[in-house]
Amino acid sequence: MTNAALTTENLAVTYTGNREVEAVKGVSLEFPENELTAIIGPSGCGKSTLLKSLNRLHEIQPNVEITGDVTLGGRSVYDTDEPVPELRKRIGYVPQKPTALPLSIYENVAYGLRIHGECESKAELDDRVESYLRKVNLWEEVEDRLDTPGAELSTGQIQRLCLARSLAVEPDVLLCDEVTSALDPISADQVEKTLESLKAEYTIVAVTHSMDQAKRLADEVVFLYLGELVEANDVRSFFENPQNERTREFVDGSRPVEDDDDSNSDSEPTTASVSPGR
Ligand SMILES: Nc1ncnc2c1ncn2[C@@H]1O[C@H](COP(=O)(O)OP(=O)(O)OP(=O)(O)O)[C@@H](O)[C@H]1O
Repeated sequence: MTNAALTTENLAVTYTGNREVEAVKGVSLEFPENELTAIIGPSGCGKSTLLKSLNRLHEIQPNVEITGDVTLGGRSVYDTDEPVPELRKRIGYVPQKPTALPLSIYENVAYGLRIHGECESKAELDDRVESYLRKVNLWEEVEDRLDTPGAELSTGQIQRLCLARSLAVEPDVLLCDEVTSALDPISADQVEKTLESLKAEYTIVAVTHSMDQAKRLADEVVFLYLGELVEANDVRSFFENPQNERTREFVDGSRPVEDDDDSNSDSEPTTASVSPGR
């Protein structure tokens, strides 16, 4: 049985701007350690909002209210004195759009290590940079041009560079927000392979629009609909034996859920108590 690295407890997120939107409604989940949990669901169902609330990234926007809690290793990430930048070191975030810092390939990875004072010598820094570039399967492609700007890499290589940059501050958890959706199929495949290998060391939570990708990569799958948790289960059970009618319809494509705005549907969502793999 796996341990739960990260949990949400009755987590609710509401945007309170001109139009009030309950983007995430009372979601309780466990994200098991060293596994990849995919969050899927139709556009606008709250996937990114849920992901960003896991390391308080939604707080960079105004007019957002949150209730409930998120815990990492049993400790609240909200009810804590820990500075948010420290929290975000432990729970890293990789965005959809690959963006290199305006620095060399080397410095893109060394950046986090330098600002957190992680390395005592240049030799140690070199070793760490190489090890993270190896972890994301990029080292052999860039070892002879570490001083060139990161922005000169291909989009797929930049996405792997972003992953290396996230790893450089030694997170426990990686949050991946549709990290392959801006990539061509070959680059997407390379990033998928990288995520596959990173699962051994990191707890990964990945939002994806691709059910095929969730099938290939995920250990656990979470399905959201209109901000509610409908179903969460291990990947095999989720796709082969969905428990909820709405999941079944989403998985087999028998009903275009994007077009369905009827929140009074007969299909009751399974709420807070469902956890992946339980
Ligand atoms: N900053 C914001 N202010 C107000 N409403 C927002 C904001 N960000 C998101 N929303 C709304 O919250 C709901 C959930 O959005 P979110 O981006 O989390 O969904 P999503 O499932 O990730 O969508 P997509 O798959 O299209 O990226 C949507 O109704 C969206 O319009």
